[in-house]
Amino acid sequence: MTPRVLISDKMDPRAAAIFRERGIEVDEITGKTPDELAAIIGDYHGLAIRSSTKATARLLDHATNLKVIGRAGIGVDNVDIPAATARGIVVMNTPFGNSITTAEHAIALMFALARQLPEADASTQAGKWEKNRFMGVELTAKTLGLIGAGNIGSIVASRALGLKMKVVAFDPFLSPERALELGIEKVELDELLKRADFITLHTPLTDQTRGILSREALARTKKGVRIINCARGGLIDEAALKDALDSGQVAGAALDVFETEPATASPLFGTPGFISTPHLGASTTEAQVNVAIQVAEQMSDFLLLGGVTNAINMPSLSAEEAPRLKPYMALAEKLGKLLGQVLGDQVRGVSIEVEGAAAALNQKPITGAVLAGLMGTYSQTVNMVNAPILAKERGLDVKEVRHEREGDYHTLVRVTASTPTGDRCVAGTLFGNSAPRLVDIFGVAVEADLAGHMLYIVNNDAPGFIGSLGTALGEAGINIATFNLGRRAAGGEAVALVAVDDPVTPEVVARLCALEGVREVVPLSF
Ligand SMILES: NC(=O)c1ccc[n+]([C@@H]2O[C@H](COP(=O)([O-])OP(=O)(O)OC[C@H]3O[C@@H](n4cnc5c(N)ncnc54)[C@H](O)[C@@H]3O)[C@@H](O)[C@H]2O)c1
Ligand SMILES: O=C(O)[C@H](O)COP(=O)(O)O
Repeated sequence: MTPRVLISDKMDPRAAAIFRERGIEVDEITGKTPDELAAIIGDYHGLAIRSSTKATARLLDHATNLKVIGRAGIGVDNVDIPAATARGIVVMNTPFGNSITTAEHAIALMFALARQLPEADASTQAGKWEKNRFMGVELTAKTLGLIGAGNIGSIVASRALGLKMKVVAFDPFLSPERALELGIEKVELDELLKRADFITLHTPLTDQTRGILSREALARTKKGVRIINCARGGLIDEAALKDALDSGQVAGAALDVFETEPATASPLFGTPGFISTPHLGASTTEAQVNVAIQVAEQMSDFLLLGGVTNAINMPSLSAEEAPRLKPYMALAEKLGKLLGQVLGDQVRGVSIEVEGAAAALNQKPITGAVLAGLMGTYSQTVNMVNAPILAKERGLDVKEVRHEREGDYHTLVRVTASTPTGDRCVAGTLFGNSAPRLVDIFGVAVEADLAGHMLYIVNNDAPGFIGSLGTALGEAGINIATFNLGRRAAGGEAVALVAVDDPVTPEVVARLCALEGVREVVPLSF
C-alpha cells in the first residue's frame, strides 16, 4: 500500500517534493482546528509538523493508521510522546537543522535590546527624531550568561565571543573539557545571575527548568540586566519579569517564546524595554529548507524501508535484532530514567553490565537505551542515536561489562552510576523474557514494574510509616496503584516504590518529606 503523509504546518515545499519523488502520497493541509485534524488524521501513515500542530493524546486516538510523526525542527513539546509511544508511533525530529538560525535570532535580540532598536525605529518613523532618548550600551567586554550550553547555546557562545563578550554558562551537563573547548566559564546559576549583563536561555522546558528565571531568581540578577529567551515559554515567570522591568531591576527583555502561544495578549506588551517576536527563532529560509529536507528524508526512509533516524522514542535497529532486543531496551531505558530522576546532575559516569541471557545480545542498543533514559531527563532532543555522543561531550564515563555466567536471575541488566558521593546501582530483569522488572535499587532488593507515575521514598524502617504515607497520599486525592517495599535491615533504611494514578505535585512531595522518618522523596515518571 502506498504510504500517505499529511503536512499540517507551514513547511518549505521541498518536503512535499521529496515525499512525492519517493512515491509517497502527500497532502499539505494547514490551519485546521484540532477537531478538523482529528477528522482526517485516520487517513495518514505519517504526520509532518512544526510547532503549531498539537499532537495530543486525543488527536492520536483518531490516528489509527499513523506510524510516524516527523517534527521539522527541534522541540517536541507539542507532541505527547508517551501517548505516541503507547500507540506505537515513532516520533522523529531534526535536532540540528535550525540551531544556527535560532542562535542568530538570540544574538539579534541581544543587539536590539542593547540599542533599543524597535523603540528607536518606531519613534523615528513617527517623525520624532528623539536622538537623546535612545542611549544604548556596548556589548564588548560585557558578560553574557548562558543558561543551557547545548547545540544552540554553544553557537550563541561562539558568536558572543566573536563580539568580545565574556561568556559564563550554567548547564549541569557541561563538562569542564567542553567548557574549555568552547572558551566559556562554567558557573553555578547564582553566580551567573550575579555576574551577567545579558542572560540568554537555551534549555528545553523540563520539570527542572520550568520557571528557572523565577521571581526570586530575577531578584538576584545584576541590576539592569537584559534577558533574552529564544528557547521555550515557561522558563521565565512572565508576571515577575513584567514587575522587574517596571522596577528597573531588568533593563530590557526580549522574548521569542511565551508560556501561552500564540501570545496575542500579555501584560508584558507595551512595557518599556520589552521586545517580542512571534516564535521566529527558526524562521529563516535556510533553516526551513534544512529541516524540511531532513524530516521528509527521515520519514520516507522509515515508511518505505523501516530505517530509524533521530527518533525520540525508538532506538535505531536492524530488522533482525529488533524483536529480541526490544524488551531489553525498554528495561535499560527505564533504569537510565530512574537514575537520572533520582540522581539528577550528580551522575559522572555509568557502567552497564549485562549478565546471563542478556550477555548473548548486542550490547550497544542496551547501552544506548540506558543513556537515552538517563540523558532524556535533562534534554528533550536526546535519542538512541545522539545519547552516546551527548554523554561523551559531557564527559560522562561510559563502561560496558559482559558476564556470561548467570547470577540469581537468568538475565540481568545492572547500571552503576558514579557520583561524587560514591557509586549507586540499579538492576532489572525480564519476566517471561518480555516484561521489564526492577529487582535492585541502590543495594535494596525491590521488585517493581517501572511504569507511569511513581514515588521513590527513602525512610527509616519503623512501624506506622506505611499508614501515614497512605493517609497523606489519600488526603492529597492520590490513589496508590501498587506499593513495593524493601529495606537494608530491620529498623534501618527502607525504600518504597509507589505507583500512583496521577502526577504528584511539588506541594504533595513537600508534605511527604515532612512525614516522620522520611529521608528522601523523588517523584518519578516512566
Ligand atoms: N525559538 C525557536 O524557534 C527555537 C528554535 C529551535 C530550538 N528552540 C528551543 O531551544 C532550546 C534549546 O535547543 P538545543 O537544540 O540547544 O537543545 P540541546 O538539547 O542541544 O541543549 C539543551 C541544553 O540545556 C541543558 N540543560 C538541561 N537542563 C538544564 C538545567 N536544568 N539547567 C541548565 N541547563 C540545562 C542541557 O544540558 C543541554 O546542554 C529547546 O528548548 C528548543 O526547543 C527554540
Ligand atoms: O523547537 C524548534 O525547532 C523551534 O521552536 C521552531 O519552531 P517552529 O518550527 O514552529 O518555527
